Amino acid sequence: MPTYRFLAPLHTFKRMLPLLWESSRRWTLLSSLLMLMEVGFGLTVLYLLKQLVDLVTVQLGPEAGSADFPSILWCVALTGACTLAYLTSRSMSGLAREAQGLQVADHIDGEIHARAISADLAFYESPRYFDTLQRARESGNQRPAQVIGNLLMLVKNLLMLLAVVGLIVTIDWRLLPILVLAIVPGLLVRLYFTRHLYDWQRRRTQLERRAGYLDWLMTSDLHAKELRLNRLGEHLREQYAGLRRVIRRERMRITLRRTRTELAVACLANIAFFAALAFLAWLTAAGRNSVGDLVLFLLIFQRAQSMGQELVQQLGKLYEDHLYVGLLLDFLDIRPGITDPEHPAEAPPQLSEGIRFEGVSFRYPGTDTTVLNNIDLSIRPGQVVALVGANGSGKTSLIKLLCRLYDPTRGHITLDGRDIRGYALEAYRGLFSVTFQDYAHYAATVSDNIRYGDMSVSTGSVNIESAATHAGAAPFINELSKGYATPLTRMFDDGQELSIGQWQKIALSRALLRRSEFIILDEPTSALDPGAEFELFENFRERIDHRAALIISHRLSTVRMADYIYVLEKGEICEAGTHEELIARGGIYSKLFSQQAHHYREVDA
Ligand SMILES: Nc1ncnc2c1ncn2[C@@H]1O[C@H](COP(=O)(O)OP(=O)(O)OP(=O)(O)O)[C@@H](O)[C@H]1O
Repeated sequence: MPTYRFLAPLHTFKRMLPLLWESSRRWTLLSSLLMLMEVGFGLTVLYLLKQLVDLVTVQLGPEAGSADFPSILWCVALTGACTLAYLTSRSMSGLAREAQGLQVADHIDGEIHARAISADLAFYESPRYFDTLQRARESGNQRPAQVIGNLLMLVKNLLMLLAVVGLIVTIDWRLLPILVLAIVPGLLVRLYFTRHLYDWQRRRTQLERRAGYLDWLMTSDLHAKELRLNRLGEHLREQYAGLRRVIRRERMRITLRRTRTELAVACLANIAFFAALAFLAWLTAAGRNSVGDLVLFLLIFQRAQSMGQELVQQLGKLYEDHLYVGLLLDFLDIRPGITDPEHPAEAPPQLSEGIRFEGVSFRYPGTDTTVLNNIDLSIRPGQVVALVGANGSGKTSLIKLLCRLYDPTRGHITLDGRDIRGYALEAYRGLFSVTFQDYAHYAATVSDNIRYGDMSVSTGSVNIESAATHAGAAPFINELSKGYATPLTRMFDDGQELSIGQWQKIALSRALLRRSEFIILDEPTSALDPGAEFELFENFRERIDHRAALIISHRLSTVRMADYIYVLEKGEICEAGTHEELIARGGIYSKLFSQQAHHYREVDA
């Protein structure tokens, strides 16, 4: 729709102004005021210049006798003073713009982070999310602040240009089309290439992201071991260089075309200027114009031309601002789909029935594979439930649904008989302490790494040590150089690195810290030695204070102590019961259990 496209920049700026106002009210006002002063003084200087030329022209004319040197001197002094004021307000407004820009940039970063931390998990599975994030980042967090500056500069240049055009018309109106010829083609070229570059940048976002990923692979410590042992480094370097080559070539092609066109346009503008000069010189020589007019023309035509060029640049920048701020706004428009209901129910203070899955099915957004099918399952208060199943059978996906990181595609999950979508999201999620398989390693102190499980606990709280004791982490923490204050990273000074099993115990401590209703442990002992695993599950119920728990484990020796066991196969529950019931049944569970037990017996023998 052409009308809409034409109005689109206005729409973008309208949406952006409240953002600016919110983030730096004082600096926005001050920088706008200083800019207005800059415009005012700039125009006054132009006016005084015209007065000066008029006064000098009078001196050269037939009434030369009535010399008015004091007026000329006053005029020069006033022009000088206004120029000084103009320069001062220009520097001050630059300063205010810088301060405003920094403040707005931090505010925008804060907004980006706010959207990122509340976005649905589903966003992370869509390349569109990463593209939008990358574009928002590329668009520059200072850009919204620049818009006000660019708008005011545009107004300033427009007013000054109009004043200069007025002066030129007083010399000869026929100079006007020449001025237009010197300015307008430049404007069109600028707008065309701004759009062209923007379109190209949008197209190559994924390419840039791919290059960024390779860069991260080569420089991060996460895969440094494999990179060296598999001699992957050179291969990645080549891949990276290849991608950068493509990006560089495409970019250079555009720059080359742009330079060529801009040069042609600049030549045209110069030809226009010299043609105008020749025309005026001819008029002056023929006595149809005064020498003063020629001087004035020389003084202001090039100024008008450079103002025109600035105007063109400003328009180009504003257009660019509209395009790139649009990318930022795209990201800020992200709203989570999993949200609070309109009238959330209070979470029950004392659970009676617990959690129930009723005919729950699930597909990840954007995919057509059903990963969970018609699941019926319950976890009663105080009950320890185990989930067993082969890789990819849907165990972790079930936990994600339970914690409402996703909503089921079909069926219901209830808490004490009420659909979990009826509770306030944060209060509901607060019922669970979870350790995922890919638990986090925070580059922070031991104490903080545990405390991140419950931010209401203070750094020095005894609860942190007690959680570490229950998770079996206390002995090795006490041997660290600074105990609980040891930073767990080698990225910063004084840090120490842990073994994978020790990290897992820290993650377990984090889950045990919070007094939540349910504890969920996804493969909690995958990296623990058998002794540590045995210790953890020996008196597991006391360790978790007799709360309800859901445990996923491939080690059936761990699972047998659960009150109830569900066996998942290809997203469906194929068996359920106590350990004894499942063994007696002689199904998958019983087969898996005897396979594992057989290994142990072989070792024993
Ligand atoms: N984020 C995702 N987007 C799309 N599909 C996914 C996603 N995560 C998992 N899947 C798919 O869902 C299925 C179940 O995965 P899930 O992680 O729940 O299995 P699991 O039983 O926990 O496996 P494992 O024992 O290996 O941890 C798999 O086929 C997997 O490919």
